[in-house]
Amino acid sequence: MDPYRIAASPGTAYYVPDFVSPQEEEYLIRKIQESPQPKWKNLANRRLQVWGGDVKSGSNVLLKAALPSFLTEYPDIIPRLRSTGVFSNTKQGAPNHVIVNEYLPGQGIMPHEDGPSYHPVVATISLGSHAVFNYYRYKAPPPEEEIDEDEASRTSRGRAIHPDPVFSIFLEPRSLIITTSSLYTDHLHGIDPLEEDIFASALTSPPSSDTTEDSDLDAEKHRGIRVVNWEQIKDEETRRVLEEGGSLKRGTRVSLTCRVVERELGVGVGGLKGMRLQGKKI
Ligand SMILES: O=C(O)CCC(=O)C(=O)O
Ligand SMILES: [Fe+2]
Repeated sequence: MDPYRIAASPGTAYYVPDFVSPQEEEYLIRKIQESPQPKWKNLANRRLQVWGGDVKSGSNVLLKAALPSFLTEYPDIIPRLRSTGVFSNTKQGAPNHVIVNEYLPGQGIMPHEDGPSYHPVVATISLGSHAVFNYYRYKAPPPEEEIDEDEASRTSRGRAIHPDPVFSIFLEPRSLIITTSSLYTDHLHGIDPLEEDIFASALTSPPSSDTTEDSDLDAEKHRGIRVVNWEQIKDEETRRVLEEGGSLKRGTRVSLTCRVVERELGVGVGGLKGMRLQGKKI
C-alpha cells in the first residue's frame, strides 16, 4: 500500500484511485438502489443502509448478520480489502460491517467521530460522484481546574469544534481511502452540504490573518478548499481544477464505509431470540 500513502496527511492514510472499475461501480449502485425500501434509513440530510449486523448501543458488540453477495462475491469488495493487508492485525482480517450512505447534491454529514465500537482503520469507497472529506479538531478543552467532575466524565459530545478543517482529502468516484490511527481517533470528519465544491489553487498557500492588505484578486485566488492529495488524483481534468483552482458540481454519491467490529456475536439457528449479552437479555 506504500505507493498510495498520502504524504501530507497527519497520521497514516492511503488513497487508491480506481479501486473499483466503472462496470463494478454501476453494478454496485444498481444493487444498492434495488435494496428493499425497509433497508433504507432516512435521515434529515442523507439516507443509509447498514450491512453486517447492528452494533448494540453501549455494548460495542456486533450482532453479526451476513454481508450481501454484492460485497463478498461480485464485486469481491471484502476480499479485495482483505488483500490490502490494512486489517491484518484485527481478528477478522477484513471488514465485517459496512454502512452505505447516499448523498444527493447539497447533502452532507456533520463533523463527527465514529465511536469506540470500531477498530481504528476505516476503508471508504466512493461511487457515483466525488466528495471532499474535511477533518476537524476540537477546540482546546478548558483548563482542568475549571472542569467539574461531571464535565470530565462526559464523552466528547458537546465539545466545541474548530470551524476550519485542519485538512481536506479529495475522493474521486471509484476510489478507496483508508484512514488509520490518529487521523481517525484525534479528528472529527465531515462532508459539507454543498451542491458545488470550490477549490483554491493547491499551489497557493492559505491566506494568513496578517495579509489583510491583499488585493481583491489575491483574495479571490485564495478562496476555497485545498486538498492534501491533489497530486494523487487520477482524472486529469479534476486534477487540473485542484491544482489551478475552480469548482466541481456534485452528483449523487454513494459511499461504502467498511470497518471491523472486533467483538462480534454470531447469529445461530433460532436467531437472536432469548440471547443474552453480558447477562442482559437483548
Ligand atoms: O460518506 C462517507 O464517506 C462518510 C460516512 C461516515 O463518516 C460515516 O458513516 O460514519
Ligand atoms: Fe464517520
